[in-house]
Amino acid sequence: MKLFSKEQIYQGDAFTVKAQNITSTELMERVGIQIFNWLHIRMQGAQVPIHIFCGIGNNGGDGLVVARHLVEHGYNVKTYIINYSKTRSKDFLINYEALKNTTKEWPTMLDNSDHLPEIHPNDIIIDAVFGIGLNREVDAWVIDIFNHFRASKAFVFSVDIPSGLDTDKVPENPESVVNAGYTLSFQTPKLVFFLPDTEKYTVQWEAINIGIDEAYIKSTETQVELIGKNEVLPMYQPRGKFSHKGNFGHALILGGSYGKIGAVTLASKAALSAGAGKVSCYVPQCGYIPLQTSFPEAMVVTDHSEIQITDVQLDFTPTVVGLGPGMGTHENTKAALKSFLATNKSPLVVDADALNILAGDDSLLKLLPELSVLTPHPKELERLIGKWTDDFDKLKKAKNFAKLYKVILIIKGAHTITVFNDKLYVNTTGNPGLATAGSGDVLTGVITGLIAQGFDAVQASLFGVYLHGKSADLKVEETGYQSLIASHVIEGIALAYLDLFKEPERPEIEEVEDKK
Ligand SMILES: NC(=O)C1=CN([C@@H]2O[C@H](COP(=O)(O)OP(=O)(O)OC[C@H]3O[C@@H](n4cnc5c(N)ncnc54)[C@H](O)[C@@H]3O)[C@@H](O)[C@H]2O)[C@@H](O)CC1
Ligand SMILES: [K+]
Repeated sequence: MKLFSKEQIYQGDAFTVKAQNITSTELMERVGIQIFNWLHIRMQGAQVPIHIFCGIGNNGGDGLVVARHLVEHGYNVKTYIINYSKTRSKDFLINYEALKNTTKEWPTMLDNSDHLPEIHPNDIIIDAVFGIGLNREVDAWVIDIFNHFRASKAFVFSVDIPSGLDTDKVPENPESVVNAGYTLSFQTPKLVFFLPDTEKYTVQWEAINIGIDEAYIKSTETQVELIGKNEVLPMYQPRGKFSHKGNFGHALILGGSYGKIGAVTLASKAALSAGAGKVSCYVPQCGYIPLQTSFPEAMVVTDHSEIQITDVQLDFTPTVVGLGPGMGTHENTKAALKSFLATNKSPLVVDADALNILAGDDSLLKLLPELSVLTPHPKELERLIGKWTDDFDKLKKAKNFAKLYKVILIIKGAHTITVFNDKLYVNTTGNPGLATAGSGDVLTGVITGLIAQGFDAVQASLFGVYLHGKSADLKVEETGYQSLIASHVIEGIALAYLDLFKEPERPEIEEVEDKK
């Protein structure tokens, strides 16, 4: 799914109005009805007090449409206008009049935070104060109102985006942003819902289809894309009846050191489970027996050192190399890695200690073949791109790094983000169970296994990150977060593949029609 920037949302809005021959007021009505329906289906007429706080722009206008429909359906509604500016939007004014014609209980004007309404913990707050039009700091008295929301402990439902949150900045003062329990985002979610610094402003979110014109959605290139099942399914490569192991490549996992052979075992098992035709491991001699015993499907080639990689000698050209699991950063290993990179011609997936060896060494980074995949966790990323001030700064630095070295950078986290060619691909699978030793080795293996069987590096990255997270999502139902271990994630790859072809369940819902 494409994630539009703020500018693109405004353009999409204008495009839709023109292409569908409707007015902006009709579009706002359509949006308001969608939000109302969402609430009505869940509330079924319950008389819980609903406090709707509206700003004076179009986000406030949406709030007024919702208020009108709730009033018309007999809900217990109180509407307030947070009067932070005299410049009201046209559609705000139209809907302000429409609400006044619907109820005798006119909206309460709030010009300061002196006498704020009482809100009880079991009430509901609808937050339609600021939307994506936020363009300056929030006034202190409006922050007081947001603090009043928090103090009330009432459930907060935000329209489009938690008010006070920018679409492209991390807020300096967390109190200037509403803490939403649920956000209904228009058409697509916002990037800020996925970043560690800003995801906390909404506990849950959902995107509602407000009917932005299909032609606009199709033709507009975005800088951010959300990767879910719909995006990875077309990448799936079916297998022909007459295919044989030679069709799916020969992956090599290069790594391991004394005490860290498990990392290679995990990565190589994952590569084979993801569908590589053959897997070999290149490890120090201490890895020979454990690998041959615990993973008979793999072939093992050893370094002449007992305990670390010191010299890489291969008598075949691997289709792809997964580089770094458990490798350590010993000087001898660094030297071996350097001479390996100088002559290597195979595509690379680089992780763990190989990243630590590369970090800060421009001459080594330049030896990476184009489209190498790098899979750092946050500490490794910092060693590669330097410290960042906030998530947006991190993404900018990551893009610059990926461009400079022509690589694919996979920033691992709750929402893993793949950075390539100035674009961000945000993954939607995975859970906190993945915060466990070895899960990164499994990811390296999965991506290596995908490249081995013919996926291009970008697709292997996106598909691999998705499969890895999905596997954890399916396995965690048996294990719980605490007990999920990397070996479970390998087992789950099979389930994640099968899940690609499961039909989603469709809930049956009754909705109020948009008569326009
Ligand atoms: N295509 C879409 O996505 C649609 C969007 N609509 C709504 O329109 C919203 C955007 O509306 P607007 O552009 O009118 O802006 P907002 O309603 O988000 O912002 C309010 C206005 O306040 C001013 N302002 C910004 N920051 C301020 C601050 N800190 N203190 C005081 N005033 C401030 C701005 O000049 C802006 O016009 C969206 O978030 C959404 O809710 C819908 O009505 C229609 C369809
Ligand atoms: K809002």
